[in-house]
Amino acid sequence: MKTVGMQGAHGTFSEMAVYQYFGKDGIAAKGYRNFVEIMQDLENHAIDDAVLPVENTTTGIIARTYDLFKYYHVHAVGEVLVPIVQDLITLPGASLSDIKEVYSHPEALSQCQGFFEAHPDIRSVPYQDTAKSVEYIKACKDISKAAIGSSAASAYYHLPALCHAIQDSKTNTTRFLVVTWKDDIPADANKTSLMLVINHEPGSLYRALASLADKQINMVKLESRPIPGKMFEYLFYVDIMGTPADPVVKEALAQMKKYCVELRSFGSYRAASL
Ligand SMILES: O=C(O)C(=O)C[C@]1(C(=O)O)C=C[C@@H](O)C=C1
Repeated sequence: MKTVGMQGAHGTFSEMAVYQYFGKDGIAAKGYRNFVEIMQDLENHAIDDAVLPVENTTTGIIARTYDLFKYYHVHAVGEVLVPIVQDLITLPGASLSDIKEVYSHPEALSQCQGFFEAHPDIRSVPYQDTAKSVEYIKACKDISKAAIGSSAASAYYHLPALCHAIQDSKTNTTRFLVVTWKDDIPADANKTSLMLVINHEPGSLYRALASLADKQINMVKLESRPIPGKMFEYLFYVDIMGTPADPVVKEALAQMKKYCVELRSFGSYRAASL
């Protein structure tokens, strides 16, 4: 049996990501309340793998998870894209005019901003995860409380979805990385995630990225993040197609390193498609 860490309870989107990537056979999904505990358990080899949300097509980078790659020496070995459909789940018999508060995971709430703009009297309340939010409103037995979550959570808790697909974008999708403590590059890997801190000199970022362009390497993501404790200094997350197993990529990374204070790959994996 392989134990795979994920955020939250049964019925979350993270659980969907686990089963979408690994299938259900021989897999035990282990729910956690926070990502730091997942990373610690991975580093201690208490679990085999974990599946972490890193980016959403509506709201962008999920910095809480992405930034952990700075502190934990774990490796991304897979990627999975999960279409996210958010339902408004209520107690039986509730109508929209009864609802005063809607509970959900902060990411889920921000994927449904249009809903809250259209219903300014409804308050959004951040909660642990989408499935726990459904469990909570069921336990409250208060018709004015609703939750945002998956149809799987609505079915599991036997509560109706008053409104289906209330997320802002029809194509709302979350990208998850599959992470492990083993330092292996999967044989079919074709994408690499890098973290870089550049020298503070004119043109450093330009030259670092030119190292990729010069070798015709496709950069598919560039994200800048503040460095904690350093005022207005930034590190960059860069995703490229290719892996250091390819001599051309290896050469480009060696060139790139000349313009960096730090350059680290946090994993190579097979790029996912929907
Ligand atoms: O609360 C959940 O259902 C989760 O799996 C967490 C999470 C997230 O952290 O982004 C996962 C996917 C969706 O984007 C919304 C919430």
